[in-house]
Amino acid sequence: MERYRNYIRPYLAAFIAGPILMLTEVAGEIALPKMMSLIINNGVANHDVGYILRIGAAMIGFAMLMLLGGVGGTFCAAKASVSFSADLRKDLFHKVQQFSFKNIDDFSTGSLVTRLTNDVQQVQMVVRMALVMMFRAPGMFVGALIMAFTMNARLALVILVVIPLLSVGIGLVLKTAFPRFTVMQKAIDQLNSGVQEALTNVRVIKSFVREDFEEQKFEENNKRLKDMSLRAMNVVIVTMPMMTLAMNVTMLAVVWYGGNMIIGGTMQVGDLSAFTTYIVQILMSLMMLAMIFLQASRAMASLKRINEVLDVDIDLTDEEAKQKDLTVSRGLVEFRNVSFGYGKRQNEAVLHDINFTAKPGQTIGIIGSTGSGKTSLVQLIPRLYDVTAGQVLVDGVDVREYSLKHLRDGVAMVLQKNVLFSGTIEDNLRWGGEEATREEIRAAADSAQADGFVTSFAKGYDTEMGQGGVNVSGGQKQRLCIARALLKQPKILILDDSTSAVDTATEAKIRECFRTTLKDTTKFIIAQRIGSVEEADQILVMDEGQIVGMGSHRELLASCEAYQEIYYSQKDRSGEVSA
Ligand SMILES: Nc1ncnc2c1ncn2[C@@H]1O[C@H](COP(=O)(O)OP(=O)(O)OP(=O)(O)O)[C@@H](O)[C@H]1O
Repeated sequence: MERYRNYIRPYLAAFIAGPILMLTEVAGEIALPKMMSLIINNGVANHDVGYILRIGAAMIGFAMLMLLGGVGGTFCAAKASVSFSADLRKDLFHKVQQFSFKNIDDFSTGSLVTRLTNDVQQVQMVVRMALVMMFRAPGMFVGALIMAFTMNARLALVILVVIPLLSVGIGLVLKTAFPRFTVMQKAIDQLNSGVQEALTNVRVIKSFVREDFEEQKFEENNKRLKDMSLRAMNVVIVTMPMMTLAMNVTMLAVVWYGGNMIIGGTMQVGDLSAFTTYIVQILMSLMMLAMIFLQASRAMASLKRINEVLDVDIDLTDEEAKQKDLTVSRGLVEFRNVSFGYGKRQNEAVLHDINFTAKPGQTIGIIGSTGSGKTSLVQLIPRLYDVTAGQVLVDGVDVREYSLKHLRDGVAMVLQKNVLFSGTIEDNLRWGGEEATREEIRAAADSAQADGFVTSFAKGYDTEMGQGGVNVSGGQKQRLCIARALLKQPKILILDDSTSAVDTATEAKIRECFRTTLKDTTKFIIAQRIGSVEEADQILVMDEGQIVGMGSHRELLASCEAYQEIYYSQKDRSGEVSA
């Protein structure tokens, strides 16, 4: 709860003023029935118009006070709750941005979206309800109870029978509601994850004609959410009629006994009318409390899910880094006895005892069967993941000693799954260098063989990209992503299978440009085609998480069985590789 104080503190005035202003409504609600009874008992019974007008004017005064207090209180409650949730959402988003790749692996995107939107919304609602009702409901309860007992203690005893019964009922409702709301939020998660995946990959779905399958999957998730919502709502549904029944039975009892008292001359008509209003108020206040608790039980389920995100231990930080001011200056990369495993599968290492050195300016080709650990290996250089054992050193310093910013500023990585963002091509390229001039942007695009096709677009570098870069081809997207990485002017450049969609002639031109313009940059090129790496200074051949061959193309061809296998299988197919 400590952390939530920070969300209250900036809006403390609204948090305090809201409930206090609502007390004016309580004052009015308690005073008005009494005044009404005075009008009936004294004004009407004695035909005293002056008295009726005086009390009536006071009643109007109270009503105006209630209006002002109600509007002010509700406004403060809305302002406080909306601001509270906006700040909470901001911190949640900030936390997610700090997540390491491993942390991200632990949550589905859909679940994070639900937590940032729907769960925060639930908390916002309970905060608003609480501010409006936290003083009002108990105030009305106590005030009306006192008034009822002072007016007629014997008759008020009826309510003492009803309150414990209702309290037990409300308790049971809440006990049942909490687990059901938790399950319901999980069902929302599932639905959101499914929708998010289906929408992001709509093109693949269409090309495989899997719309029916996706619709069925959606239908299942949707039905589950419907069922779980109904299961949770059933609890809410019984609450209101249960309370209304209790109220009606109580009223009947009060009118029955009260009526007898009037007939017996021990009670005035006006008092019975006020009394029934107080009884309604007592039960209404209990209903309000029940509603707050019900919403609170839903919000607690959401709060738990929000806390799961806020409490995540960011497992990859640079807090312990001893050389935070150090920047990558040469691009020397060394792997010393490196082993690595993903998240929960730490003991199932996907990399075993990796040792090699890449000298500044060298080109290192990495080749191997799919799943052999190529991506896992290069991800350790910019610390997207941390090694399980051993050390990765850049310029002779363990990567964990650098600040993440300086390390990643020095390393540019073009991921296997290339992503562009909505905005112009220039906006996208500027990710690599915010201050870059148009000339520098064009030079980087030129090296990546992208300038040609970009300038052929009517709007050139000002062409708007669709979300994810949908309006360029796969190969064009890859080239733009390479250009974006080049603009960083990195000391280490990693291309993870990032020319797979580029034709071999263009790819050769890109490699040629690298040779001339990136002489001092250490380049790691993961590729499926031997042709993409054969000119590399050093080629690492990976198999089942191990380096099974290391050397130049000629050396490997002479000595490495795994390399020979890849070489001859590709040669047989295309004849494009050369010895
Ligand atoms: N985020 C992840 N969480 C858990 N396991 C993973 C993750 N990413 C990869 N793996 C596993 O690690 C192993 C190595 O995967 P990696 O992506 O490094 O292989 P790769 O050689 O790059 O494959 P490809 O050529 O298909 O891209 C595989 O067994 C894969 O299942």
